[in-house]
Amino acid sequence: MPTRTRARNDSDPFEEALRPPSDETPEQELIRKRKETEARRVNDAIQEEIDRTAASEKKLTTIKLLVLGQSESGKSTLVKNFRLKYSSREFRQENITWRSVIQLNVVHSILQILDALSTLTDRPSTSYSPISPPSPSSSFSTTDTLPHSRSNTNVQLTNEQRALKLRLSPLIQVDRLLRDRIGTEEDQELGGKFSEFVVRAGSAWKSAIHRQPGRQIGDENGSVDQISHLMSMCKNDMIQLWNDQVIRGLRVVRKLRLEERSGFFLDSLDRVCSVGYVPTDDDVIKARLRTLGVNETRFNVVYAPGLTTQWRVYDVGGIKSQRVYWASFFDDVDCIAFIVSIGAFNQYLEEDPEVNRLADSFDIWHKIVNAKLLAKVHLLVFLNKYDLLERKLASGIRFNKYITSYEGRSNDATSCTAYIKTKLHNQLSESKHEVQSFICHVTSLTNTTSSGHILAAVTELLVTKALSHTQLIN
Ligand SMILES: Nc1nc2c(ncn2[C@@H]2O[C@H](COP(=O)(O)OP(=O)(O)OP(=O)(O)O)[C@@H](O)[C@H]2O)c(=O)[nH]1
Ligand SMILES: [Mg+2]
Repeated sequence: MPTRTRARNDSDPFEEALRPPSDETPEQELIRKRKETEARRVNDAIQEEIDRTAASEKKLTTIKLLVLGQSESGKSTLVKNFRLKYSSREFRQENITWRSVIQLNVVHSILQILDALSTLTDRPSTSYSPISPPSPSSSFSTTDTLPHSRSNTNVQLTNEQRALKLRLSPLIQVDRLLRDRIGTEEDQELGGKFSEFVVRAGSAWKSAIHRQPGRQIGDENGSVDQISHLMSMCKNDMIQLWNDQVIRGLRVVRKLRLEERSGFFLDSLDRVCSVGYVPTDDDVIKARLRTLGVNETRFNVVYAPGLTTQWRVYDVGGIKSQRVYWASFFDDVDCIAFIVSIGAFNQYLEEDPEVNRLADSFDIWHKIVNAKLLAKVHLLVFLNKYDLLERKLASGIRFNKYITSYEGRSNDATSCTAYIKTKLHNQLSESKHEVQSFICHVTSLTNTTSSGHILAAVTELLVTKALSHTQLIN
């Protein structure tokens, strides 16, 4: 019949499929309606999430931060602190890959001490020769020149020290294995037997470590990584070497500065050289790996629900020859973080031993504030390594011996820091360019707790400025 035919043709197949069966009971109808309500609720929630994401993506502002400063000032340490705070899951996933770097930091320090031992008169003796150990309050040298009483000719190795040296010789092999595993390069510029190892930016050393887990040594209790095995075998001897008072005296004389960089781990040898060692967050923050090239790190900072900023942080190499690459970033960044190692006031550049490190920082700062391209950036200064400044001044090192313009002012960390800050501020005021803003913080970036608070304040401020600029907030 025509009517029935039309009805069948006009009907929507979807509607037909969804139409309740004609013999539906009241209970089935109730269940069906409940399911429909639940499906609608889920659907609405999904739609809401899609709308929220779309809205937040619209509000995703990118903040580009360039980190500058001389080598060893703490640039990479700042970036690691950022990652720990804002990208902690990814940061922690990588902790295990830093183990090889930390092991290399340890081995590098120990080999430096052994090398210093080799310079001693190599005559057998059963007792320690007179060499004064460092003052118990400090491991820093307060002298610039070698005092005669500490010269090498006055020192003899004991038989025990000789045996120690021999027992630690497998570390030479460990050093080679670790360098292969990480893929380090020789430092072309600094050269030298114990120059720091470097890894070029973009070399993907972390994934390379995952790809080649290293040789495993097996026994009935399972297998262990060969490097960890060798390090744990040498552990007690390394501890003995590090705690030897005579050798400590020698370290001071040779100004190995171990406590200030790769030597961080020498007070934790028992833990760090154990077979199952997994680096903690603090260990990763302290691990030293010189930067060569430019590393880009990205993370998001959620400012408020639906208001996210994407950060792109550029970490550059700070050694003099690397500084030529800095300028290419200048016109494209919103903010520059300049790191000054105030704890290095009594040190000289490794690549230019005539140049005092703090004077070098003032020089870099002068160039930054006078660069025309920087007129529109926010300037952020971190007066870093405050912990070292405090320790050095407390040990009797005089600030005005290195920074003569400081004259007769008080030799305490607060006054010295205030002086440095004023100097930087004056340099900025003398510049003919105006910057967007200038913020200065005193930091000890190896202390993750205090750094975390500072970074929170800094990001909040910069995000507010960036977003008010884009008119997303007032
Ligand atoms: N004691 C102390 N050590 C610090 C501090 N900040 C960084 N360091 C250590 O100083 C060393 C150098 O830090 P890096 O962050 O690698 O220095 P960098 O500026 O990136 O150096 P380059 O890559 O050579 O340009 C590392 O061993 C850090 O752990 C600090 O506030 N106090
Ligand atoms: Mg670096």
